[in-house]
Amino acid sequence: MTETPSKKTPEPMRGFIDRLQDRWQHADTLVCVGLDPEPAKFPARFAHDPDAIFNFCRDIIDATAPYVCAFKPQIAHFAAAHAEEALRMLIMHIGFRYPGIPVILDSKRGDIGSTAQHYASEAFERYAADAVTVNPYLGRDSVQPFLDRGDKGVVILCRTSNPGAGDLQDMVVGGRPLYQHVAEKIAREWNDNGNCALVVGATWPDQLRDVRALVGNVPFLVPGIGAQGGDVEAVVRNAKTADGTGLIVSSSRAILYASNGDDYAEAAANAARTLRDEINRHR
Ligand SMILES: O=c1ccn([C@@H]2O[C@H](COP(=O)(O)O)[C@@H](O)[C@H]2O)c(=O)[nH]1
Repeated sequence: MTETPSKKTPEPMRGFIDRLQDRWQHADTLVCVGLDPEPAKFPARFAHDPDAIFNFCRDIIDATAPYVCAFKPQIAHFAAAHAEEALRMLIMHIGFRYPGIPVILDSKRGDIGSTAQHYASEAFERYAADAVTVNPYLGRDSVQPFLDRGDKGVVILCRTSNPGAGDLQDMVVGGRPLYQHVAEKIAREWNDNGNCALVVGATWPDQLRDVRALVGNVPFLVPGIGAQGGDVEAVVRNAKTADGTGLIVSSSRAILYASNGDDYAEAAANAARTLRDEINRHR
């Protein structure tokens, strides 16, 4: 008997937010390890390694993968060192070895629509990232090429972690700070494809609480834990969703450079596991 070809409808592609939720649930972690390579901080064994950035980051990825819900390479750290190819290969490495772990390319892009299309293509085609950070200052048309990629995540700056965050983001417009307008606009008007997330810094627990109250379950990328001194308990208490998730809590230097000895990978794994456990105690 000849078999008739299967007419099964293909599985719908699982988008960034679905994959993130799977990882939160199945790996029980909200930790994101930031990949911010700084060769001057690498252990001595990398001093004469022409592929130091790739090799160091790959070791960190392999050591910390069990404890993370996402990896977040920061593009400037690679571009400044002419290491874009290392970045591309690292994202490929994560895709092959850890297909359940999404990659957020931290490039904070923002430009007029015709240029933004190329930034979207840079993130999603050149680097094959699952999500990208975007600056909303130019308005919706500048973010549209990213929003249109329903399978990919668009992680939009809302209330950043740095000391000067409030200079513009807290300016009062129509009786409320600008970052609250940004949060609401994204959650209510820009999130048609359900692929948006917001950057809200760990260093601002009150603002984390305010934004969570405005946007329901929209995921937050929360940098500022570790080297910037954010309080883990306050972050989780103020910003988790009702089911104890909703957060991508990112730490770079405190994990990457936990040791500059030969135990760097083990020390990074310990730091990531300790952060995971601390977060989970407060969920
Ligand atoms: O508001 C923001 C947005 C992005 N970042 C980025 O996150 C990491 C933080 O590094 P740490 O070593 O954990 O402090 C870095 O890549 C920043 O560019 C941020 O810090 N704050």
